[in-house]
Amino acid sequence: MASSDDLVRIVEVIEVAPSSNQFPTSAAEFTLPLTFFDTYWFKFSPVERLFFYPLPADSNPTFFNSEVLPKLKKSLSLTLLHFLPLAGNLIWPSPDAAKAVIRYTPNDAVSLTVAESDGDFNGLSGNEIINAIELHPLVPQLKASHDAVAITAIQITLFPNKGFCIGLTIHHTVLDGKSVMMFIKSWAYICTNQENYPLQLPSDLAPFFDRGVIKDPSGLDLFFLNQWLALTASDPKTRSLKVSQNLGRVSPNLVRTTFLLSHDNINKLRELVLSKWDKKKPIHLSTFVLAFAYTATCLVKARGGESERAVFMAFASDYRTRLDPSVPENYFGNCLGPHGQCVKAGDLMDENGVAFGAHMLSDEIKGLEKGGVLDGAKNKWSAVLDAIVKESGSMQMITVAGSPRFHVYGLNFGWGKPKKVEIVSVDRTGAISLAESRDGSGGVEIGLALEKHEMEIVASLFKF
Ligand SMILES: CC(C)(COP(=O)(O)OP(=O)(O)OC[C@H]1O[C@@H](n2cnc3c(N)ncnc32)[C@H](O)[C@@H]1OP(=O)(O)O)[C@@H](O)C(=O)NCCC(=O)NCCSC(=O)CC(=O)O
Repeated sequence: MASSDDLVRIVEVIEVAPSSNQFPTSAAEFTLPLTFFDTYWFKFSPVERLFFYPLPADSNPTFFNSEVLPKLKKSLSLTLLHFLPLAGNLIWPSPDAAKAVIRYTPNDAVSLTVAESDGDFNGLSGNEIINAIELHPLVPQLKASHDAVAITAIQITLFPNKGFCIGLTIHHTVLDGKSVMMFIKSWAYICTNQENYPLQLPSDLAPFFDRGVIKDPSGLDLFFLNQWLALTASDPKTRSLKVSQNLGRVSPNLVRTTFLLSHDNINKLRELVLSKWDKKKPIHLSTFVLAFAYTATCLVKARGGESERAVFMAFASDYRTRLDPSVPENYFGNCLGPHGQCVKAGDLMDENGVAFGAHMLSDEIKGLEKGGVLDGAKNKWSAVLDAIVKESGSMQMITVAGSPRFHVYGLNFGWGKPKKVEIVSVDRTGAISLAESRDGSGGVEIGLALEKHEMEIVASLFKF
């Protein structure tokens, strides 16, 4: 049988520069400093997203090459003009500099791989269980050396007569999920409107780059960076900008699939939790909380083992509106705070497990309403980072990537909305990925990558 790599042929690898007559061969060089929101993710695995698009049913065989690909390339170049740092690199400005920086010049470019696949488009973009590695040839790699690492890589893969897939790999030290979505939504917006160029981006997509809005009086930036560097202190390449190998392994036996929780399922879960709740105390039972708590109970049961064993449930929240003073909603970079608690597996395994998980998550989210979100950040954030980085066999980490709020299924480049979106990197991080349900009915999609035997148990539990 052909391996998944054999099914994908690279057609070309090109460099797409920000479209510009403004700076033909400018020698200008710009830098953005890393804030503590960035250094927190310093060696974290890049986030890899795939968007699968069917080709229009009535399109002719040359439609992709004559219409789709040229428009995607041109609009990418136009979009990068608004997002210059994405074409840049993370570098150390000098060998002994305390902090790395994002460096970009108008002559930088993003690597775009164009490929063609004989793989099964419908299978790869469906909700059946597949081998996790089958998606890997669709994911572009960031160019990385010890001294510099690219921030963005893009791959567009054609499945002839079926569809195409846009793969996007982004360095987590530079962007959070909201910023990635701002970029890709802008690309889709410009792609569908490129005849009208030059055009302004809508205000919610126009990026705000000024790092001055992130205040850091206690030096959290170096504190988190040094924590990462200490992890590799015995390595002569401690300051290597390659991502951590410890956070980047994929088991060959992983399978992945997507589970759906409908709006009705969510409501049932809400009723279940409320029936076990002291109604006098307010509780935050959003789709996010219920989907995360429910999935966590399935994952813990699938892992089995002692009820006393430790489970760490963690998630990131968007701090743009939660800081005092707040930062603009269109701040482009990282602005996430990590939250999490260590609990006992047994508490999630028993019949009140969903209610237990939901209460824990509700407490964390309600804590954000009180303000002072950075109080105690050094210790609280370090505890989450420690759990993520030092995850051992005995502690089960359950984290979340993506969000039901990102409206990923609204991403239309001009040929319809995606058939499927995936966060491939969850097979490195072990996170569950969340997205709003494709049909817009208020449900949620939950992407998982697990060992096959665990996936089978989760599939048997994920029933309503
Ligand atoms: C802390 C939270 C996770 C908690 O989420 P909740 O949904 O519980 O709570 P909430 O107060 O934000 O929302 C409560 C209700 O209002 C709705 N709501 C609020 N704001 C909304 C918005 N902007 N768009 C759409 N819906 C919105 C929610 O759907 C929910 O309704 P309902 O009850 O119907 O649900 C969230 O506030 C948050 O910060 N989300 C962003 C997380 C994030 O950025 N993750 C990406 C990490 S980076 C990453 O993972 C990598 C990557 O993605 O690239």
